[in-house]
Amino acid sequence: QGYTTSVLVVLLAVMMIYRWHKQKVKNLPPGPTGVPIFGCLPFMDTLAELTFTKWSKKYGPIFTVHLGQTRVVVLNSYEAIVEALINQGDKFNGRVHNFFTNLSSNGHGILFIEGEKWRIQRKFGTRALAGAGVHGKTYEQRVLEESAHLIEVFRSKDEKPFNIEVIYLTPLIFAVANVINGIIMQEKCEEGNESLIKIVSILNYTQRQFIFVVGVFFMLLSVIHKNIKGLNILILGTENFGFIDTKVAINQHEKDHDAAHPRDLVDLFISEMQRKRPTFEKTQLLYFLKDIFVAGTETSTSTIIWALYYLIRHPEIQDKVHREIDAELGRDGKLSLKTNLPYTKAVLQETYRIRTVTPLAIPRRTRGDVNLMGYFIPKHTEIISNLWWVHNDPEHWDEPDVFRPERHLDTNGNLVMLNRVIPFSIGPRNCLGENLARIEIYLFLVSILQKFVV
Ligand code: HEM
Repeated sequence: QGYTTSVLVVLLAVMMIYRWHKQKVKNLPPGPTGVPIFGCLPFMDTLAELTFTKWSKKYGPIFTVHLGQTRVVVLNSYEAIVEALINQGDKFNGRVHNFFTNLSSNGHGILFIEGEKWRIQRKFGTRALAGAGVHGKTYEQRVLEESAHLIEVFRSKDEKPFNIEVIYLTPLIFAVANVINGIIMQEKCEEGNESLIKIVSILNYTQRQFIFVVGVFFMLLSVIHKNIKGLNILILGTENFGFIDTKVAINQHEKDHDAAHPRDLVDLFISEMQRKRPTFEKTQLLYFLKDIFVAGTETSTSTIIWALYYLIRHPEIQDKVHREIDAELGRDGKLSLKTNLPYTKAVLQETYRIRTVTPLAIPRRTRGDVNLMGYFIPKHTEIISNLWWVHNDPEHWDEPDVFRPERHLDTNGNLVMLNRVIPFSIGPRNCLGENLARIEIYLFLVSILQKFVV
């Protein structure tokens, strides 16, 4: 038995060395050496952005790591990210294929698809989310409606303290979810629905864990995580998010469909299906809806909560925000996107910077062989952009750990949108919902602060 084991171990080692040689590529960015099978995974912090930053100090702003069996090139500076995602954007706009992404997308949706299908669906998504041709409420109206309800819920708490951690602040989760749902399919989430809360808590959990990026531990995660039901909805559930029966909603849309008067994204999609445009079919629609929902709910909710957190921690900053809102709007004034609140906007820019909710963005994959800043990166290499470091590099941010909204204001108090604040990533495959996210986060936050001191 001992002999057989030794032979197996030697065989395995020979296979690994053969693979390693085969994979060796000339002029790859340098990087740490890992161990067989697991690569550099055993040496990683749970917050991978910190480990990447540590390695970057040794190997430079572009380096290679092996995470399990996957070769990954990490972009650890603003310049490297701009060069790859903007200047060579078309070569870096693929997505990773692994167990998790295959299970989650099945070749559909928007988050994990690539090539011509992605190009067509992205163009459609951009148009649909901008509300092009849609007869319905504006983003502004939707958010203000939801925030009016949210304020009532907060009022009903009679100024008693309550937990503002994401999973406990369920009225906010529902308000954010209802804005997105209204835009995509006009359905409202049933208040208090457990499944929605589970999905958001899982997204919150996975985004904090590097497991999300690696994907290979997904099975393990599903076993150990308590919310198995929510996890299944997140990964597999397209027909029913657990809180809205998407299939029923689509069927109803098909019955009521009036191409001349589209009400939402689903109506626009059905029009494309009726025109028989390639890639527009029902399964794609189901996954598309799921992806928009998954990408847009937890991220926006968390950002609003982080902004509240920093205002609670810094009463002097909150005071300034209240003074600005009082001067511009008063307690009962009608908030709109035109309301000019540069200091409050600077608070949000600083929140985006200091709490990068997607610190490593969503991994990309090279679509062909590429040369990047003197290095060679082969086709199908996974690419991770460390947005967190861009927002925390002390060479560009004085005392990056300090929450200081003034960084985003000029000497006249006007808002300055600094290039180095990139929470939504950059280039042709950046966040599809950036515009919606910025609008809703701003309007929800101001609505709350107009009425309450937190
Ligand atoms: C604070 C809020 C948000 C943040 C920080 C955020 C951030 C991001 C980031 C970093 C990416 C990856 C982009 C890349 O690969 O370079 C992304 C992709 C995406 N986001 Fe967001 N997002 C937010 C809100 C939203 C909202 C509200 C929606 C939908 C309405 C949305 C929809 C998407 C979609 C569909 C993608 C995939 C785009 C593609 O692959 O073509 N996001 N987001």
